Amino acid sequence: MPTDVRLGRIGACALVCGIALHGLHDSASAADPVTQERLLNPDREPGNWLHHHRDYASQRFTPLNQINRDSVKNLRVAWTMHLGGTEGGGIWSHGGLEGTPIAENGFLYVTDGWGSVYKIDTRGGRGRLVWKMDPKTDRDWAGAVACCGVNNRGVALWGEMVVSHTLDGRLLATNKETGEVAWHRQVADPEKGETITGAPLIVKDLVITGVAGAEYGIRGWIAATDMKTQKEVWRTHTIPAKGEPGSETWKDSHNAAATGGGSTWVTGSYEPSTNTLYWGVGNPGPDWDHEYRPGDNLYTDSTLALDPDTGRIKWHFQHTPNDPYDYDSAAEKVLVDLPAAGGQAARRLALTADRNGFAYALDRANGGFVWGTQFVKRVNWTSGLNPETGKPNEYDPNKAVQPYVAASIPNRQNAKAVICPGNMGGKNWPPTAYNPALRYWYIPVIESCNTITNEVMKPGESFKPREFFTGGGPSQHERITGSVTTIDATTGKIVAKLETHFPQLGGFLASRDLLFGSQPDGEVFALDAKTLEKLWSFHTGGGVNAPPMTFTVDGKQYLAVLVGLGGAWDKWFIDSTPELKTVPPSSTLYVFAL
Ligand SMILES: O=C(O)c1cc(C(=O)O)c2c(n1)C(=O)C(=O)c1cc(C(=O)O)[nH]c1-2
Ligand SMILES: [Ca+2]
Repeated sequence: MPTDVRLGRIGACALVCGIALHGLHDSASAADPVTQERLLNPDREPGNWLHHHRDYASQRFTPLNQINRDSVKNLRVAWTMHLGGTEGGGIWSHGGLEGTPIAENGFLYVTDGWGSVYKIDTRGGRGRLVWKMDPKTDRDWAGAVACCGVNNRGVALWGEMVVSHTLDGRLLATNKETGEVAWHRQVADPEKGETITGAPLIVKDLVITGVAGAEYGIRGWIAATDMKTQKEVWRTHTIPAKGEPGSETWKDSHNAAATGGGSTWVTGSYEPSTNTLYWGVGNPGPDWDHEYRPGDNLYTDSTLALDPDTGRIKWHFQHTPNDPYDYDSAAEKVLVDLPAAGGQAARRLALTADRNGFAYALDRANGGFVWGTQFVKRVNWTSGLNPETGKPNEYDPNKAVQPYVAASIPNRQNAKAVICPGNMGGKNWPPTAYNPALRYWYIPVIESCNTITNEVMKPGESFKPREFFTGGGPSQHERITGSVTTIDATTGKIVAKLETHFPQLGGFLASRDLLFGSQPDGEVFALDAKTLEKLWSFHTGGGVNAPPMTFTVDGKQYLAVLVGLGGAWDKWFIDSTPELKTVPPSSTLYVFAL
């Protein structure tokens, strides 16, 4: 780290840090650098929220319990703050908010869709902006190659830096005290259709970055940058190069792998005991013309386990081989340890709720299939998962083009097909949450079917840099709704379901006896952790498209959620939820307290 940056921090600390110590009740002090030790032990400072998914296991569970089953009825707005980021750019008329705030010692760090970072002082029962870092994102350049909205899902903390991404492909390190950008690095290249929407993940001194762009014919990757040297340490492509293991699953003769997708746009998980990174991989490209890319198309639609020091892939599990539906497997991986019980050995699971409508438990040791459960009401593309392998029943490893249920496949013989789940999937990026005492895993569900029209992609002709390379497109022929679905991780069985009027586009936060979530019409709610009975609800007046989180300051627990409907819904799926057409674009942080 350059010395001038350190001096800047100390200078600012004279003004700010003395006061900061005042409001503390957590074990860390305001000026504490965020070390690997702290990132490994989030429960030592339960009033903070240091990781995108709160902990490395991505459980989004808080031990805080002032807001509980009895007190939640008294939850009300404590304060709000209007942020920016609603400008349009490229193919987008406005930005939205999908971020999870990070909380450290009374300060929140939040992003808007264009990657501006806001440091907010929350002491004293209200919010005050300390600084705003505007990265001056090239809105048209990036917004022209963002498939699914002006999205930025939040920051990470490392040392005395706030680490963030921008849609136009940069990684930035901003001085936490001053808001000055210490350095930045171009990691993704919008010239190739690459953007970044996911929050960074810090592992030791590395920051891990995932890429978006599978709808633009990118060749996906995950990259690690050393925060100390500012240099790239590794970049693992999710589509193997010719001759590498997995390259044999691209069986065409026109190099479909070069434009084969495999984005990595949702933040993954980390397991310290085995030094393993778990990360999801998005759809193959072109999305809806799978005859263009015969073969299983590894590692698209897969869960990967990687060595965070080298980027080496330890194992993979592919959910939808030769996918004709756009069923990205980008979603977060929830790491859950189950003790031996009922004749069953102890299990180390990675849970993931896939867009294809099935929730999976994988064995973290080797990627083995443990259980799979259909969590949406309607699945029409397969008759189910093979209980031994976890592959769709129709999957035939000897076939280059997969024969899933014929009527569901948009292809060259069947240009229009109805698919269930629709291409947004049974669950998209909004995160699940897990209650470790109940062993309940909560999935924010989209209950949908939609219509896909195939367009034949021609080798050497159809692919054009920075243009959609999707092999067709979706339309909405019916209403889309949602549900909150609870799965018992020990059995894989659904134990509760609350149907919601709208699809679940925000994601969840679990506490000991509550589950917090939202609806895109503006409602924020708290449910009973066991029964999903609605115990509290508030209408924010703007569309909610982001997960709630919680923190404490001055000994008091707060619930925070960003409000501002953005993402993919507006452009691609709004016809299925006509009421949402009149939800105004907004950009507000809501903070609730008892
Ligand atoms: O494959 C990709 O690169 C990619 C990226 C993103 C994104 O970065 O937001 C989305 C998708 N795919 C996608 O398929 C999708 O349905 C989607 C919804 C959203 C959203 O924020 O609402 N993003 C994305
Ligand atoms: Ca995608």
